[in-house]
Amino acid sequence: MSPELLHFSDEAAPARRLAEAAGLIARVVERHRFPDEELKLRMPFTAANDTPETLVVFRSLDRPNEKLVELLLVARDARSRGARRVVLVAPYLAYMRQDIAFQPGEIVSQTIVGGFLAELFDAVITVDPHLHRIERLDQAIPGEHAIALSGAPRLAELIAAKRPGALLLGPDEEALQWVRQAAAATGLDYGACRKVRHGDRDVSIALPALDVEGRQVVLMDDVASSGHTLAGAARRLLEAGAVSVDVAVTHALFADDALAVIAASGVGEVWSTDCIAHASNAITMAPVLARALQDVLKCVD
Ligand SMILES: O=P(O)(O)OC[C@H]1O[C@H](OP(=O)(O)OP(=O)(O)O)[C@H](O)[C@@H]1O
Repeated sequence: MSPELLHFSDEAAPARRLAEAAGLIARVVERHRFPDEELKLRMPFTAANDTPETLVVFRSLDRPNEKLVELLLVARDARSRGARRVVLVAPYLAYMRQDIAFQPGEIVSQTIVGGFLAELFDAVITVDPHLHRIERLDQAIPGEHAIALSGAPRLAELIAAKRPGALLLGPDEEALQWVRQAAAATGLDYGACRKVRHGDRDVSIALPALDVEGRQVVLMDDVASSGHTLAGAARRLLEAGAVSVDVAVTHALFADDALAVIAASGVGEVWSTDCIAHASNAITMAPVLARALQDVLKCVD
């Protein structure tokens, strides 16, 4: 039986785009949440021997606490039905930021959640995981098939079409890796701001030594969460004479009032990939994910 892709209805659009690009049948896992917040899941397999040997599970891990339980239930159930290979495509991967104990007693969730996913899945494919002090995803998710892709080339295509001639800026030095990739693909000028984080919603941004006056600027980052990083950078840029500031991010988390915070700073357009299903999605990662998935399906056994 050919591999199939399982997804949940709230992510039907990006999951189906991936299934189509990878040539897989997409099937929905039905989900009911009880008043006490327990979950009941129903697989699309009902008869004996109707479960493919290889299953791909699509679940992006924004709102991770509930979704990690879903993954536990789906992966274990798939194996009990006879699936031999279960692959996770999680375009956004959660719990990667706590990679050391910053204070004595803090739990290093990256290692624990990474180990949990490695036990459940034969391969994990994700996009721009937020790795700080480690370089490779397999240091967080042990195993041969922990694959980290980047959203930057797709965002570069989008930016080149929407703002040819723009200046690409990272709102902090960590974002230099993405603007550099995008600049290499498009030939656009690039640079990065410096950021000091004082709290979850409190950052200071300093502009690089570049002339931004009269420039259209596109801020690129891996993730927008509270929106304060992008808003802080946009305010500085507009004060310094940029004619417009737009935003392109891989992961559209946009917690709480983040979009309003960003808009209030003077940002024009907000574009994101469909790693996290969101109204700002402007470009799909499906072709990139599909290529990686096809390669993985040839290797996992
Ligand atoms: O929308 P926000 O709530 O501002 O969060 C988004 C920012 O957070 C992350 O970096 P972080 O500040 O963790 O930087 P670090 O990786 O250097 O700690 C990410 O790379 C963004 O720049």
